[in-house]
Amino acid sequence: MGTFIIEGGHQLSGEITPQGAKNEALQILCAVLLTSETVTINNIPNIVDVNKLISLLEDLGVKIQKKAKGSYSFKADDINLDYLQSDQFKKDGRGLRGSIMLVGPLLARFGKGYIPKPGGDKIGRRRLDTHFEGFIKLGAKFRYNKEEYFYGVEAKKLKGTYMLLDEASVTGTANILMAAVLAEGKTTIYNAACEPYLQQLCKMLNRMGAKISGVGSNLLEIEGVESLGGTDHRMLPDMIEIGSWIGLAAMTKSELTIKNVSWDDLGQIPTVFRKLGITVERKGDDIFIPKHINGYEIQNFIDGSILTIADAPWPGLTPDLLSIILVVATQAKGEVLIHQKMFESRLFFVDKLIDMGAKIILCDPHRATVIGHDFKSTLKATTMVSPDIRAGVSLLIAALSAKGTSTIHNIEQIDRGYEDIETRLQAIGAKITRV
Ligand SMILES: CC(=O)N[C@H]1[C@@H](OP(=O)(O)OP(=O)(O)OC[C@H]2O[C@@H](n3ccc(=O)[nH]c3=O)[C@H](O)[C@@H]2O)O[C@H](CO)[C@@H](O)[C@@H]1O
Ligand SMILES: C=C(OP(=O)(O)O)C(=O)O
Repeated sequence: MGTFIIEGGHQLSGEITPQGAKNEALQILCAVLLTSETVTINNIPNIVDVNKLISLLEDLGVKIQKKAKGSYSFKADDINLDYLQSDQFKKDGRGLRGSIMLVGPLLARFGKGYIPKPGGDKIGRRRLDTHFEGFIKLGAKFRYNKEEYFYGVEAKKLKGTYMLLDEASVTGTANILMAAVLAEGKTTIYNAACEPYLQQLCKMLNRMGAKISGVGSNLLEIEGVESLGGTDHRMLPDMIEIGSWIGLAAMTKSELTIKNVSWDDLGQIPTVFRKLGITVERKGDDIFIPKHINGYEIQNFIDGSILTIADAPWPGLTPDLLSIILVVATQAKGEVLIHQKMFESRLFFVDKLIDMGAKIILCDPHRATVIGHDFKSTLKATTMVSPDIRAGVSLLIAALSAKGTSTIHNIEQIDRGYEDIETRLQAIGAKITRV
């Protein structure tokens, strides 16, 4: 188990460049299976989850060449489908959430897709009904081996159809979309997820020869094609990382520039931090956070009632930022209700913040009320264990703002999604070491 030792209470300053987006990378990498031609992908983050997926692709027979830092080419012209039935795949396929999106492309191109119950954050139930209901609608036969937690779908040829998804699942939409591009005829996906990473996937598939319209909306129409060709693709910056650095700057009273954020793809993120009273300035495509010497004050709703910040499918606020917003609120002036609607086990990490002196009431598994200290009292350093990726970074931000030296164990959770985090934080003045 890896550990970070963090000496808190120091102001940071300078520039930080966000890595390529983890959740986009997981979709885009699976899409390389849809063609026998070369696909080159740039700005791939060097993080554990992405590297696990790349190595799964390699085990499947995809030829991979590293071109430069973060740039790889992929050629899926000789796929070893037997690997999908191997014990190795049953073990490795479980290692991350994103592996579920191997199923759609494999089903579409080779007539079968299998996957062990995928891993990812332990943040509550993470069902896969949307994915498999979609494949079944496209004509696939579904099997589930309960003993081995092993899912499978098979079909000689998928047939386009209309479907109304039971929920706007992000990976579910990507998976069904990747199956539908090679199906016979027209597929309509209503209640589709439509976040920028899915838009990126649609644009990439269209460059490969797919015919997808409605990109960016919750109604996707797909005219199936016989085959797809190669392309070049560049990943967007990671919006959750960008949000993490906004929160870090405010809570440590630091002046920070976050470079090349692709501002127009950030949706609600700048607005939500502004509701916490944080100044988020746009400078070209950078975000500038000035020093919040006098702290930041949470706005109430216009009728004077306490602000609620809740997640919702895009264009709502991503659930992956709520843990970070919660920790930043602990030093704001005022109160806020954080409502995590999607996941039921994601707020339990607040007990660590309460130990550090934060004023939080966990109302139920989905809601926490935070009463900010307005920097009148600092958080106290402590020893903690990172339960999931975003809670881990939230605890890291808390530790960097706290007085004294904190220890965070199980930082493998953080490494799943943040590239070389300690080096990048050290470069802006953070006192953090990995032991
Ligand atoms: C690898 C990857 O891309 N992971 C992201 C992806 O996970 P993932 O695709 O697994 O998440 P889903 O979008 O399927 O659903 C997330 C949760 O929200 C619930 N739900 C979803 C849609 C909806 O309209 N109503 C609803 O209640 C689901 O039941 C589930 O509990 O999207 C999540 C939601 O943005 C993010 O937290 C994950 O980081
Ligand atoms: C929940 C997350 O990831 P995953 O879906 O990969 O577990 C996340 O990135 O916050």
